[in-house]
Amino acid sequence: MLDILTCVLEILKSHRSILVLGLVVAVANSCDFLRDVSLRYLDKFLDTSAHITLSGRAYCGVPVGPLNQFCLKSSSVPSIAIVKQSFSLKFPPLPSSSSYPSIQSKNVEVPCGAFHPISISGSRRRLWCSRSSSSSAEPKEGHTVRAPVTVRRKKLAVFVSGGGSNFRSIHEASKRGSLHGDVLVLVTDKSECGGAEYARNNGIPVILFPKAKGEPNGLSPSDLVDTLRKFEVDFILLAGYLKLIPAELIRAYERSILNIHPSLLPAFGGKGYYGMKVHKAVIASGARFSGPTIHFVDEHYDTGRILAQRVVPVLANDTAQELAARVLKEEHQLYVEVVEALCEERVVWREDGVPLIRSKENPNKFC
Ligand SMILES: Nc1nc2c(c(=O)[nH]1)N[C@@H](CN(C=O)c1ccc(C(=O)N[C@@H](CCC(=O)O)C(=O)O)cc1)CN2
Ligand SMILES: NCC(=O)N[C@@H]1O[C@H](COP(=O)([O-])[O-])[C@@H](O)[C@H]1O
Repeated sequence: MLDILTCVLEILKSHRSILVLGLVVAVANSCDFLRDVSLRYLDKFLDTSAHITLSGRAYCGVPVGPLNQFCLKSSSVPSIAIVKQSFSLKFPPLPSSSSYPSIQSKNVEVPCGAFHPISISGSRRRLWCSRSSSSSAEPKEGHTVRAPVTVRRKKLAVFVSGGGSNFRSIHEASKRGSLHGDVLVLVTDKSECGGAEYARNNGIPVILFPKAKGEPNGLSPSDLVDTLRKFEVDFILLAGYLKLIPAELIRAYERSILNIHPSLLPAFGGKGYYGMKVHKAVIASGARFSGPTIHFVDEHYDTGRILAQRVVPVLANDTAQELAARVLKEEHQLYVEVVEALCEERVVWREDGVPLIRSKENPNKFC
């Protein structure tokens, strides 16, 4: 039976008969196993806009950009609109300095000059539009459901104290369109650090927090919370930030602050463990493996719930600098992947409080 269906689908593919293929799929839908085979073909076959009515059990696609994913639902939705489109996104010009939130503070550097709208021309991508739970139009049997579900683009704040290479990786991913979010503001305790310089060169406002000792002016934690709220920040990303995040900010951004640490927590974390100090401690311990950890931030250094890790070898003759470079390379990839998942709302929380990242390819799997 499978062979018959397979060769029928191959023939249909060659004749590009989408409607007949849809009927075949509809027939195949009656049997779970055959349906899966036909859908695999359908997924490969589609290269034009097409509305295929899949009878029987519903498939709910989750809009995640180029890769399609299914989550099987027993809902009564009898069909799904499969739409391919090329698109070019034009973001409205970033607010000019005059339209930035009215922040009366010397501690917020607002770049001068006009901002060019960010334009990201999307390649041909297949968007799976599934019926949003709130859609009023109840689909009638056999009718195509057209209910685009869009995940809102997220607003990000990045905190740095140093060179900002992780910040740059995240910002570049946002500009090339792989990351469904924008870095709207940079926060630093060192206004002349490399990360702050990069922000200024890219038109990103820089906020000084906390102020340096002895400086007269500075933002209080509640001022910082107010400022981030005015920017409508959704998530805060610590990337080499070396100050303790105050409890006010933790409370205001519950389960919304991430940090990247250059060791496999809980090992080699906590007060005093930052930068090269971490890598020196790893080498001195004789550990054979290290790697970056990304975790949610709580009131203490490096004790928040772990979201993602990568492993790298520690070689017998490694210097701290060599190990740091190996770990940093993984950090750049890992942080971008994690923030992409965060912006696509693929982070879920297990009932015991452990955060997980739902796979982009298969929503039933976790990374
Ligand atoms: N509330 C939290 N704040 C911060 C966290 C966190 O997990 N919870 N992570 C740190 C980043 N970090 C490790 O990933 C870290 C940074 C700094 C230190 C540290 O010991 N700092 C020194 C001061 C260093 C300096 O000012 O140059 C210290 O506090 O004595 C440990 C871990 C960011 N904030
Ligand atoms: N405990 C915090 C800590 O040590 N963070 C580490 O600081 C470096 C910042 O590099 P970057 O400024 O080039 O992103 C990164 O390696 C990060 O893991």
